[in-house]
Amino acid sequence: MFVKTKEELLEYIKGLTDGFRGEEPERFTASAISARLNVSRNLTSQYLNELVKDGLLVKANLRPVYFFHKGMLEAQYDATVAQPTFDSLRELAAHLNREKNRLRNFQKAVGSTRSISDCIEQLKAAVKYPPHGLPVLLAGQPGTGKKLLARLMYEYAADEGVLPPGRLVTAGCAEYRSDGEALAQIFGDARRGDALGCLAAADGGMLLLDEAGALGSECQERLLQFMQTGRYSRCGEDAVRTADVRLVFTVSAEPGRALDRALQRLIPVSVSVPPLEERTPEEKKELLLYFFKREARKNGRKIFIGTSVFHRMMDYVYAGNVAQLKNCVRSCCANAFLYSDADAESLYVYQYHLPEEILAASRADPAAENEQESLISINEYEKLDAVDIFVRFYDSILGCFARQAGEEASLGGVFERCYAYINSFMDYLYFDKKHTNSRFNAIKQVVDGVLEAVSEKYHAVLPVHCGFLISRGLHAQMQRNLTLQRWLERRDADLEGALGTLRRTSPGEMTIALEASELIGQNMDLRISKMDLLLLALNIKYSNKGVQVSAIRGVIACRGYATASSMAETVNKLIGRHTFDAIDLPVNAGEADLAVRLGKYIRRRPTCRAFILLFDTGSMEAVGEGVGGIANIRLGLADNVSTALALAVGRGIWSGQEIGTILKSACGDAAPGCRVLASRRKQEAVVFMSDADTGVAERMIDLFSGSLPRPIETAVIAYDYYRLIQSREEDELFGRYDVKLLIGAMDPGFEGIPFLAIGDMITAEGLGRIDAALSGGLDAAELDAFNKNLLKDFSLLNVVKHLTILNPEKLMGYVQEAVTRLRGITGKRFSNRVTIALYIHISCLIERLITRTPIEQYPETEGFLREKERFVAQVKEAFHFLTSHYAVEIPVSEIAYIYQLVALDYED
Ligand SMILES: Nc1ncnc2c1ncn2[C@@H]1O[C@H](COP(=O)(O)OP(=O)(O)OP(=O)(O)O)[C@@H](O)[C@H]1O
Repeated sequence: MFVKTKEELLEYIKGLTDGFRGEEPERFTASAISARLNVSRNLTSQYLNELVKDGLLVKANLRPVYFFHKGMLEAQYDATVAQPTFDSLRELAAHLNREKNRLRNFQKAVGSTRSISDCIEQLKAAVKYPPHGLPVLLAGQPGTGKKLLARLMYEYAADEGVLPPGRLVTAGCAEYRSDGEALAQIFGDARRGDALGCLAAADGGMLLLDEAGALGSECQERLLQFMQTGRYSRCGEDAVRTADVRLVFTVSAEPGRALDRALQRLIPVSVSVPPLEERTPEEKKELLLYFFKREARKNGRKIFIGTSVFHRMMDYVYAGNVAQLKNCVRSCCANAFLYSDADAESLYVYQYHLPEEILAASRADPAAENEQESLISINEYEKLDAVDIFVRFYDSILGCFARQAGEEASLGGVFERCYAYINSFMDYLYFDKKHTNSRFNAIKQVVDGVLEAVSEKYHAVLPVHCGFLISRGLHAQMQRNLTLQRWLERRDADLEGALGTLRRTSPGEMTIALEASELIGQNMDLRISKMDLLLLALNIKYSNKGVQVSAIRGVIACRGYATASSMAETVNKLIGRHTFDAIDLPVNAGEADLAVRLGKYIRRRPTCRAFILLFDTGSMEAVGEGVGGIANIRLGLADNVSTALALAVGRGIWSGQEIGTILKSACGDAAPGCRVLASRRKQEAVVFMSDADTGVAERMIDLFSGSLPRPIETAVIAYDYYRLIQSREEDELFGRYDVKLLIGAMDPGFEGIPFLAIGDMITAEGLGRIDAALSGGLDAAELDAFNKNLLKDFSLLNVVKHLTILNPEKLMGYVQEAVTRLRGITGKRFSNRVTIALYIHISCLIERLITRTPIEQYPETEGFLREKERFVAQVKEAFHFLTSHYAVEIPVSEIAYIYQLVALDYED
């Protein structure tokens, strides 16, 4: 990367600080930065210190000095960094953690990122609505937190500088004994000397009209006039006064019944605060812990509560919502306090400390009546339950893969590091095991069942903790934990990258992980996250050195209860590996039923194209006919299945033989009962054309396939562009595939087959063509998800990152330089499309030059050299800065490929 300006340096540090959680701080020193950016040490130091002065960087002194991007640190830690320098890295970390824990305005409400996050967004919008904000109505059952939200809304307005601090006035409308009193209190009363009223007191700030439904119609009418004109009069005088007041109303009843319709119409923002019972159990638990912790602080003691106390409090339905729950916690603690020693350091809360209403609502658990039951430490619980711990663990795992992408670690090293992280995380989970609830246990039961079935099927071993780990991820997902959801969205591209690595290096493990995730999804109506999929595959890899999945899938189908299953199981055991799946059919099933089940089975395995079906009796034609519509598969069929036949076929499958050979030797030479069918329908395909280096197209396919929401039947293949334009329609590609779309740098011009330039993919112009090509295989929702992924995955930087092993940022610096020089030397302006194609092509070219594997072949190198001598010289000049730096030559063949791209513009 060539850095010329201070701004570029700032951008670099910003990128470096993104995701920084304290690991490898040495990257943030002036010397590391100057080395990385090819800038002199002195200039780097000068720029860095200037940026600190400008308030854009913060530095931690003490040798060596570290520099971080201030805004990025603040965003990540959700903290304010008020000072520019710190005495040490440790001091900076302590400051960030302190600030992070200091909650601001809405964050103080439990559930601010969950059940009431929508309410909060509405309130924020109302505060900020130009020019003076909007009146708000907060509606909800008693005790749901309406007043709290109104207060926090005011704090938010003050934090944002929209309102001055300290000007929130609350009018408790239900407390006024008469309409007259309400009027006098709100508007002021001239007959009582200087009684100015709430409106005047709130001038310039906010007036909270709590339980506004209790106001009489005259009062509501006068509020309406005030809202329309900004004017009002005190009771008992005619003088007109003005006030600039934001109004917030709360009502506990249905707003339509509580307020006059005309007044209600003038309040544009109506926020409905959900009752406690509509919030998730996770949030209810958080509220419980929150109030217990407050009591602990107030009493200056550690609090421990019995697990049964906890469960009974969780199970109780609080009609009075959060307010009642809070009171119950208080009452428990007060009871426990009464019976404790005055100088005890801890407070123990048992069932008999519970308030009457909870005791009466559920039967006591006799086992828990004594004081021996297990206790939960309130402080520990909160610490251990933090989603943060999961996120940090996930970050560490992705960090291992990021190092590999940055060429800093070998793949083996990546896996080793991942295992180390998984192991230490397991220690934590094991410790955390006692803090589980019934919902979690139910999830774990499903997950364990699936994992057991899958591991048995593939004879794979899964670590005991695996089910626990995946269940925790699912549990968090079911709680709709926003922190986790946002993390998954933010790190989606990295997750895809890591999964891509596993797909390439460990296809067996990935197959098992995918199958398990599909089964879990089916059982729970929930798609497991990409992170959980990654952990699953890593765990499988960890416990099984190179799991193998056969290239040909064996299937045994028989009529009768579990006949096929038990035969498949026996044979799999005898072979020692999972070889056969089973299709159990009802006794009266016909060939058509078998064909339908087989078709489903094959369609669910789009990555496998070869199958052998062993079945009991029936017509092979009919079965074959039934699955004839599936494209591009080879299916071997044999009837009269027996354990001996299946054993012979299974051994054949693992010896790597071809279907025909396997069947012939298993059924005997005459082999009357066996047949091999190849489907007649051509498989649909999307083709990535490679113009120079086939590796490029293959890596593009990785990226493309990684964006798919699920595997598809359409083949996605790489093919040589020059071969295509030579043999045209005669090419064997068209004999084998029904080509739906050609993607590449140059259009080979086949009539009736749409072409998509890579450049258009990056600028998103070509999405329509991709959708059309895949519309047979993906439904509308899946296409939508796919398009979103493509937009994200096919950004220029991401494509380049994916295509080469070099540091993408550094590489882009080179490419930019080369393209700019080429433009200057040739005097040509390249179109967007050509520029993007050049960027991609040159990125790969630079890698080829640096790794000394340039393309030496071009169909007519000599002719090209004769005709385009000037262009050859121009390219050599444009690349001189690179070729001289790395002491390499750029062969004419490579220049010819560049010419092909540039010529697209000449032709236009
Ligand atoms: N999300 C929350 N996080 C923390 N504390 C909460 C939350 N919601 C409510 N509380 C606490 O619960 C108690 C009741 O809340 P609040 O008085 O705001 O409810 P309300 O809906 O205005 O009640 P009412 O309708 O009875 O006036 C308060 O002590 C409040 O601080």
